[in-house]
Amino acid sequence: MNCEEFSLPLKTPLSTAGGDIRERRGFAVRIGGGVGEATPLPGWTESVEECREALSGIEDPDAALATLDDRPAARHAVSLALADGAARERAVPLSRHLGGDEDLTGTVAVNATVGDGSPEGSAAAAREAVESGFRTVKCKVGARSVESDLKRIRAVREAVGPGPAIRVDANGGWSREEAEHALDGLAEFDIALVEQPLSADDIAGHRELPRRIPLALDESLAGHTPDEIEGVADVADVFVLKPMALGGVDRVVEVGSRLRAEGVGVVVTTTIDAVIARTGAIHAAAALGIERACGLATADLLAADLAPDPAPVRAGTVAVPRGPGLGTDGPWTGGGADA
Ligand SMILES: O=C(O)CCC(=O)c1ccccc1C(=O)O
Ligand SMILES: [Mg+2]
Repeated sequence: MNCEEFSLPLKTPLSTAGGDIRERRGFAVRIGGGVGEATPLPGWTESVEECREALSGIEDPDAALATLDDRPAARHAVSLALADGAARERAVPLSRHLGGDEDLTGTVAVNATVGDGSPEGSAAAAREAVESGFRTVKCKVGARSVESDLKRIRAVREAVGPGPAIRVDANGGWSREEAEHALDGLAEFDIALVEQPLSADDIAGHRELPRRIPLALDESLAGHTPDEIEGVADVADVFVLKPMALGGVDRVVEVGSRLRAEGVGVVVTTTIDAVIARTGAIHAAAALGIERACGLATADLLAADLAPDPAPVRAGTVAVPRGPGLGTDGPWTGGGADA
């Protein structure tokens, strides 16, 4: 197993109710012919230091999968590298290796991600996204007062017109009272989804919220196993599945197919990952055959990346790479530095 540390700055920090994300540090991992990535995000996964330690202690990658439940980013890297290697060996795209139906896995719809900001700035970012073809725009909320978020979202709806879907993501920033006030006020803007209104551990509060606007859980799922997630399947309309926070694309496909079989909605999103993990998330979304827009349009938030993007966003859609495995090319393929 080969492990290389990286640090990638964002073009501009992504402001959320959970704080600003300024850079993404992580590890590109190679196991045999496959590549994986661990890009820990404090609050969602283990720390970078814990991740480094977990990765450096791995002797048998296959066996490690069963021991890394509390190190989801490290488990993500190992499971992705193993799955990529196996898919390359079978000469099938990772989406198909993960169980996807080849006929279903052509493209994945994605949403634009708009950070917290002024009403004018948010409206301009949303309009620009819609002009470039996005049909769904997700706006961060909960970093300022409910009243000022309502002003922002009004400005966003006015800027994009009635057609595009608008989601809001509070990243757990609201109290129960604030959430009820916000949900009341948002009703007039035809909001498609409200993501994680309350703190991660407040499952009871989420269960009691009015569901006038469909509800999604995100932070509440981080670090939890498929069984644990299935245990709260009644709490929300949509589950946000982040491969990095759930321990890998295998876990996401497992829990995602179980939830979908129960009639629960799912989306797959990144934690603003580098190209390896982002492409893995695209394959996971494709394997699940998700039609809802997924939060995978995050490459443009990064000022640099590890390798060329095999699945760039075009008009709110990504084409799933059709080559073997992830379909990424980088220093790890074809005679790179340590190949
Ligand atoms: O879902 C998206 O649009 C992009 C991903 C995103 O918003 C995000 C990125 C990093 C950490 C947390 C989150 C989140 O969904 O809360
Ligand atoms: Mg979220």
